[in-house]
Amino acid sequence: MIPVTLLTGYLGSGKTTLLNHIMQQSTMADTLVIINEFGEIALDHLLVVHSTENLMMEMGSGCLCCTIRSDLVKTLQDITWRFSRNGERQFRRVLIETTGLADPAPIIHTLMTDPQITRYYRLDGIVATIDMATGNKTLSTHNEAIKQAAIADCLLLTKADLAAARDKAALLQRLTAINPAAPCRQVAHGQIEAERLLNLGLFSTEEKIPDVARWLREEAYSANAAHELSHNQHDHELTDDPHSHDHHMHDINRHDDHVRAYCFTTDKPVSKQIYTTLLELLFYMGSNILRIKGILNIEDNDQPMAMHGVQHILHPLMPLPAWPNEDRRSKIVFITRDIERETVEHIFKTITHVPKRK
Ligand SMILES: Nc1nc2c(ncn2[C@@H]2O[C@H](COP(=O)(O)OP(=O)(O)OP(=O)(O)O)[C@@H](O)[C@H]2O)c(=O)[nH]1
Repeated sequence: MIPVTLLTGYLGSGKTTLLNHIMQQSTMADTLVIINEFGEIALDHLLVVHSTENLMMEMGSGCLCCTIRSDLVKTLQDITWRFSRNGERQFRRVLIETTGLADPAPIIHTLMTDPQITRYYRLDGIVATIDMATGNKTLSTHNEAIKQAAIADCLLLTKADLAAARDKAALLQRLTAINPAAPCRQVAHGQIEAERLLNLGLFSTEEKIPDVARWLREEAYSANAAHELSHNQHDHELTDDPHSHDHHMHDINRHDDHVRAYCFTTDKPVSKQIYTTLLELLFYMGSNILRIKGILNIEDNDQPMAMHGVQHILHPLMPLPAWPNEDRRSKIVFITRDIERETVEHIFKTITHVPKRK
């Protein structure tokens, strides 16, 4: 059975940073990484450096509530032959980074119960990253974040350097109430030994199986109810087959009427000035900006820069070792709540001065 580790955690909480660290370690050399992103253009797989380059796979997601299960089943089936050479599988372990917006329950339910998956894979453990700087607010406003924290076997507390002592204490208290059993570890800039995240083994101990499974089933029912409700609201067409890929148009921006994802690109190198401008804009848009991330071609700079904004916090630009491919365009993804595309496009034009819609 191939062990599967699920890495979850709200938008911008440090999953990719963590992945980047652990994937450099020899323990992870034979791990296949699957990255599931929400948005028009997935960027995370460009930002992770795997020691074995060919063991990365991007799993696009359409409407999260509807397609994630079938996408997962298909991906896990595909990789067994796609990543085989001379009849031999090239990986011994799988790590799935879920999109920060995902409710992990349906994913875990699928991993634990889908007969096509359970023949070959076993859930090894669930790791959740929690941003200490924004965690309290995120838990108060986003249900998915609570579910991510509640279901994890291990909680990784990131960005302690950006959080005030009082907020950290309050967050810890809250997390202990949500998930008293999970160990909480502070992780600075993703630095942790990969061993600590593997073989969590909770799902192999007899007495834990029924509890977790029962909880998951309950979740799955409520996920289904929400799913049906959202479909009715949107007048989507449904078939009876829950694994069908075609049961409705995969419009990513309809999974939640409030959340929108946009990606804009520009050919021309951008100036560093965009940072100051973005800071000002973030101040005005406040908590309705959930996430900004991008890969930037900065003027007079050979290295690409990764750009990260998480709610109201804009992180310093991060140089990447090299461009991942021939494409040298700057790309910025915005995930927003209750902000229309035109507004975001205007922001993009303002910060790049070279409007070019993808
Ligand atoms: N100051 C500080 N920044 C951190 C730390 N960990 C991660 N970051 C920064 O937080 C930003 C977002 O981190 P990511 O790893 O991209 O977060 P993510 O969870 O993968 O984001 P999504 O894919 O959007 O869900 C980046 O700028 C990281 O450099 C930390 O411990 N301290």
